[in-house]
Amino acid sequence: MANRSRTSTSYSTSAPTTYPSYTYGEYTTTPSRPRSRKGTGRPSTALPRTGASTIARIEAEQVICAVTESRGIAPTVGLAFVNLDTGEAVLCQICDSQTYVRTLHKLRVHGPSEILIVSTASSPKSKLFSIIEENLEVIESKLTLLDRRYWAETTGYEYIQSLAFAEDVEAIKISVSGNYYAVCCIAAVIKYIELGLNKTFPYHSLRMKYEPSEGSMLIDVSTIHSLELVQNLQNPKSKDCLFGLLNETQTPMGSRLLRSNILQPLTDSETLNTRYDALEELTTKEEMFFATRAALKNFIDADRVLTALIIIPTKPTIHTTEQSINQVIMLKHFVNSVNPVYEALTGARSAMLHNIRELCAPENVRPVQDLINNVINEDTTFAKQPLELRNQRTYAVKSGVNGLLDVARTTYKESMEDAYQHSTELSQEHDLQLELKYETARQFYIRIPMVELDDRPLPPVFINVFRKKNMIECQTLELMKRNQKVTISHQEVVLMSDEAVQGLIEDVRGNMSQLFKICEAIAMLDMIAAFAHLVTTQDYVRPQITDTLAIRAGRHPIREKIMQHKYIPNDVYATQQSRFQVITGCNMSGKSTYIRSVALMCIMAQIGSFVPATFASFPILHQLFARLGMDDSIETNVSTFAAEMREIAFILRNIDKRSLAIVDELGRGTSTRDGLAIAVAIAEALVQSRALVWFATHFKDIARILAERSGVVSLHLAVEISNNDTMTMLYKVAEGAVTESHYGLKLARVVPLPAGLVERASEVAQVLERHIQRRKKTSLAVIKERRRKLLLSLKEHLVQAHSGVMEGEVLSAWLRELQKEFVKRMTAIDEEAARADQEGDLEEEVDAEMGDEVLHDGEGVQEEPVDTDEQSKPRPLPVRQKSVISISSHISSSEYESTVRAVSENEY
Ligand SMILES: Nc1ncnc2c1ncn2[C@@H]1O[C@H](COP(=O)(O)OP(=O)(O)OP(=O)(O)O)[C@@H](O)[C@H]1O
Repeated sequence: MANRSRTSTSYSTSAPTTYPSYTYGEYTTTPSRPRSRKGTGRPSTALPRTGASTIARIEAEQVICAVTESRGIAPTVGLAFVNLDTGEAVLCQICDSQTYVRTLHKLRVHGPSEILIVSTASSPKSKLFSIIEENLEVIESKLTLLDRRYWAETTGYEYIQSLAFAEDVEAIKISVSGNYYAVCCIAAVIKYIELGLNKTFPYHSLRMKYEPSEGSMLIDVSTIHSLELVQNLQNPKSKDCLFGLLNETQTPMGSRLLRSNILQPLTDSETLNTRYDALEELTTKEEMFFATRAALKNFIDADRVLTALIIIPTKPTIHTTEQSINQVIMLKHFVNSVNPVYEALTGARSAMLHNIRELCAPENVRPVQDLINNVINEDTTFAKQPLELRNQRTYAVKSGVNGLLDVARTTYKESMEDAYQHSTELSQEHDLQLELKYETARQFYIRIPMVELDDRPLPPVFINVFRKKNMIECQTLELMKRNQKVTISHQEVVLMSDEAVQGLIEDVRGNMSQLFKICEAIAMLDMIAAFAHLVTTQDYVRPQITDTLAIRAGRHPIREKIMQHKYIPNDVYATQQSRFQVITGCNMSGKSTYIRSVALMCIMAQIGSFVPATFASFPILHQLFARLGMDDSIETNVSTFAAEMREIAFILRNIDKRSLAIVDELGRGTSTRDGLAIAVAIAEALVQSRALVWFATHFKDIARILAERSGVVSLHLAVEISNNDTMTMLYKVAEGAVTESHYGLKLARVVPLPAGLVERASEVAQVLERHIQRRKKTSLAVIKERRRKLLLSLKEHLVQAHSGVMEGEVLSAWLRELQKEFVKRMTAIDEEAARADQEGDLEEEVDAEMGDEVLHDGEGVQEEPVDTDEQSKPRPLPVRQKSVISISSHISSSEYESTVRAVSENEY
């Protein structure tokens, strides 16, 4: 038998530790420190003490932190820190592993002087509680329990609304949307500060920010959604998303790890290179790869099993007792599955595979195996079928542990035989081929194929009858009685096994840290092996981590898999000198696919996967933003423009030179001219941010307007237009902006629109173009008319002066005034002319492409009144010449000269 020296949980101290537990009005200020864990002899999850002071901790700063976690298997941890000395509040939410590495790292970075944790986490101790407790000395903090009612999401949002700097409120709300645990934490911290420390904050006084977990790339919720990282937008059940593509994992732990990596790619190049090395080794050593995949196939959800083993039920029931035996059987299955992994990785050279092999070494598993073998029968195995699992449960604990156990087992065996006997008798009595089946809810029941009855009615002994396809399922009263007997005898066995099982679980808890480490190693191996599977089936390449983003023949990982036709690969190249890439091109030419592929490949590279290209090099990115078309979201279409602007505001607030952004069709949710203006302004801000940006747009002017800016390059997706005006998409990126015009109409021809519709659209486009030309001329004609009038007025004044009574100084002063006034008014007209000329050029281009808006505005049918003579004989105007120089072209030179001469002669 195993040593039965019991500790309450693997993370508890031998003497109970007391922490202040606070509810309204009960605050004290002297919480006691937990006892040191030295000498417990158990593996520790404590942080190394080297450099024990926290990274950012400044002596005497009072930083209050609240921490809470999800109840799931892969813990999601929410944290909020409020620095009472600097007025800074930081919220974060982390997808962590069972060892809570990221949470501990975050705690170290912010160095809270006090950590608040929900009081229910202390009894029974949650794993997070125990780990924090274990690391308190390193973090140099004290632990305080806080009643659950203070962790309220609505209160959190109210605090953000009222306490964050007014201009930050919206951005924070976007950042924390979906981060429930972080919001609850800020509620708890501030409530505690208010009620426990008797301090309140004035409105909008806190520097609040949302901080992604260090060491990982920030991908906000909207980017996760629009890039289809974990879910397909059209069909949430489809596997056509990045997670669906990469999820070739074979264990639930591997799959979970992959998901959390996709949501938080790494930013540490060293770790990434370690993963690449491991992946390369697995892809080049075929035997090792297949052996590893075969070994991983056997694993059950060890995260779940281990987590269940550390939770002590407060009210044990027969069900929880049964579950405990199941968990022990599953634990046995888990530890026995580890050795094949160790064997499969024999000869591993890369650091990661080597370390995983070391962790899976027999000496690490044997202590637990020994404990299990002391209590559990050697031939007990995990079974998925409920009847088989019940049998395994019944015979799990070794004979001799409890004398009565064997008696109870004999009763169980006999009642099982009774049930089978009953079924045999029924079969003979009614001349029917019966099948005795079992399921947890109904227990034993009978299944009879319909053909057996051969139009006979079912004998009345069969009750609870229902038909399932071509089978009849039923029971008999006798069978139900025998079921009852089996259940009672099984429960007796379970209860008698319980003491031995609980003893075993307590002993195993002492090895939990090691078991979790092995579990994490298996998850990592599974994820890498899944990547290796993709590398062997698809044509992927190992990326390099450099300062340059360069991809040769890159592909969209999901599109290339699901497309009917061949995917055309493209190159990508971006440095600081070409950081902002304007991508133009016809509709359906592949702009979105191209920019999306860049973002997806970056994520793949930063989770340690190879990428779909023939060569790839990536800089480490710390933030990734995607502002993509919202066409698929009914909800956001309610106000596309507002949603678009909110997203862009968030991006502009956070983007920096370590970020990558892809922006698609910005400014389409408002009028063409405003959309263009906004798109240009946003593009300029993005250029300034120094981030790597791909900006796909139909506004060709953006490329023209930004052409001279340093760091901007213009690319387009090429198309081929044949003689009969049909377009062929080449899906190839080429230099410069797109040159084709009216591509929308050309493309519309190949779409099955109602007859005559495209022809009508072409006519409208021609009318619009003529109108634009005319409008340009029209506005210039109006200006010309105003010039003419001004000159005529000048002439009139000069003639009056010539024949008038003014002379000498008076006339001279009057003439100077007249000249000043004339120059002023003519300059104003000239400037207006220049403006009209420029706008005409811009409108011509924009309107030619976005003709629909002109139609909607109704401008296409209105014309300004113009002098018909002028209209019939338009003359080119020297609009860019300045002021009086243009006089000569409006009145005849002889007329002007004679007038001026007359005045001058009189004057001089
Ligand atoms: N590189 C490629 N190779 C092969 N087919 C491609 C490629 N890129 C895109 N396609 C195909 O072209 C279709 C349209 O691509 P995409 O949506 O990227 O075009 P777009 O230029 O963004 O269109 P729009 O401007 O109308 O939004 C895709 O659904 C895909 O089938």
